[in-house]
Amino acid sequence: MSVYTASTTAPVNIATLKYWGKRDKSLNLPTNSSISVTLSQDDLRTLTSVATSSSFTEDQLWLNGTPESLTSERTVACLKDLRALRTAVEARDTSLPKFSEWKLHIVSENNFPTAAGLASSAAGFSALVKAIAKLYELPESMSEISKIARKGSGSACRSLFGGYVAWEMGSEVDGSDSKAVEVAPLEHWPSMKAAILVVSADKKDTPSTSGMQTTVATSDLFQHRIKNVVPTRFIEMKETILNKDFAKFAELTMKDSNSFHAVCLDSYPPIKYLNDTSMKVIKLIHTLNAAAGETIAAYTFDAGPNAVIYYLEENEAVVLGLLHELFGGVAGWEKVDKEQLTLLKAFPKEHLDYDITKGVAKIILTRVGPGPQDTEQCLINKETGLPN
Ligand SMILES: Nc1ncnc2c1ncn2[C@@H]1O[C@H](COP(=O)(O)OP(=O)(O)OP(=O)(O)O)[C@@H](O)[C@H]1O
Ligand SMILES: C[C@@](O)(CCOP(=O)(O)OP(=O)(O)O)CC(=O)O
Repeated sequence: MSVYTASTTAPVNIATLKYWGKRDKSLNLPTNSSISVTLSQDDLRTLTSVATSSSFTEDQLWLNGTPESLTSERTVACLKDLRALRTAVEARDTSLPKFSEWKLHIVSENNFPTAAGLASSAAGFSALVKAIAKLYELPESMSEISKIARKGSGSACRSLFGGYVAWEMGSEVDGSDSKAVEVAPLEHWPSMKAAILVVSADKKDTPSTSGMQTTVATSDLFQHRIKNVVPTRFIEMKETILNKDFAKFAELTMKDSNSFHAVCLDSYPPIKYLNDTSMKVIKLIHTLNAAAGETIAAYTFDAGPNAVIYYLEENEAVVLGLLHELFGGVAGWEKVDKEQLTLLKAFPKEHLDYDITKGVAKIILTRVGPGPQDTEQCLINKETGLPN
């Protein structure tokens, strides 16, 4: 039997202007445009291999070594769109094998915890869609492909690009203009770094999908956010990226994280993702910026208590100096030259709240990174079509 395979890696992205709210649930169409930074795959990545063969009897997915259902509405929608595009390719060249009619085997591995508030669904769906697009030799642009990933998980559309990415909400009812676009490539502003404080927490109680539904249906503040706040912020944040204006970028990022969590709390019943440790991290970063006399670090939080702190490489010594003082005991510092770290002299020692230390389980130190990458590494046995 002939087994055809393709593999790709894909990154995580962390929004600096948050997607929160859908205007169409089944198509994953958002109520506002959003912006994100794609993170390096050296630290967080999904590797996905796909295979097709006329002898396969059903679509199958193995995630981190375990068979998973492929029957969710979202995955079904992605596979349907990809097969439709492949059908068009086959119609143009009738000599091609009829992959569009054959079943798929998908094998995927995340090199970081799945479903733990680290955006695995974004990396996972972008990898899945990109790998199949590669297998099917689809000619569509990355923005076109991003519309399919969007149906898997909204934020996944942004993981199809590296660097700085916007998801334009679009206005069409069929979602044909709701897609990811590059704001600036990684090379434009390569000095952006990110420290992820993985906050010890139980599994989050409100998944993003249902959380946003509650917010859209019940929060008055949300209407203000999508009508009066985000549209201007979207334009301003793109400008700060193009101008490499970190202070302004950081301010907008922090304000948007706060705005997102405010509309969550304004939902009825309220949704609370931040915990005491998250709030202490917020205070810490504001104290650091005040002590530095300029904004050198920005916090942002998704639908959970983990903090992502963006900063520029040139300020690494003092940003990580502070984080190391408080969280030096947790895993994740292996790559760092501790000799280079320093606590800012102006940082008020009475604000060093060592109580915060126990709330953090580990730190992930990473940076802005590229989009999905082709790889020769294949998780599927080319003879059997099954996971290696
Ligand atoms: N590599 C992958 N391939 C296919 N699907 C994946 C992959 N990784 C994750 N997923 C899907 O995403 C789901 C996890 O999404 P979920 O939103 O619960 O967590 P998360 O994205 O890690 O966290 P958060 O959305 O809070 O940042 C998994 O149950 C699985 O369905
Ligand atoms: C807070 C967020 O991380 C929400 C992400 O939501 P998802 O993309 O996970 O939601 P679905 O479209 O329902 O799958 C903000 C963001 O990434 O922009």
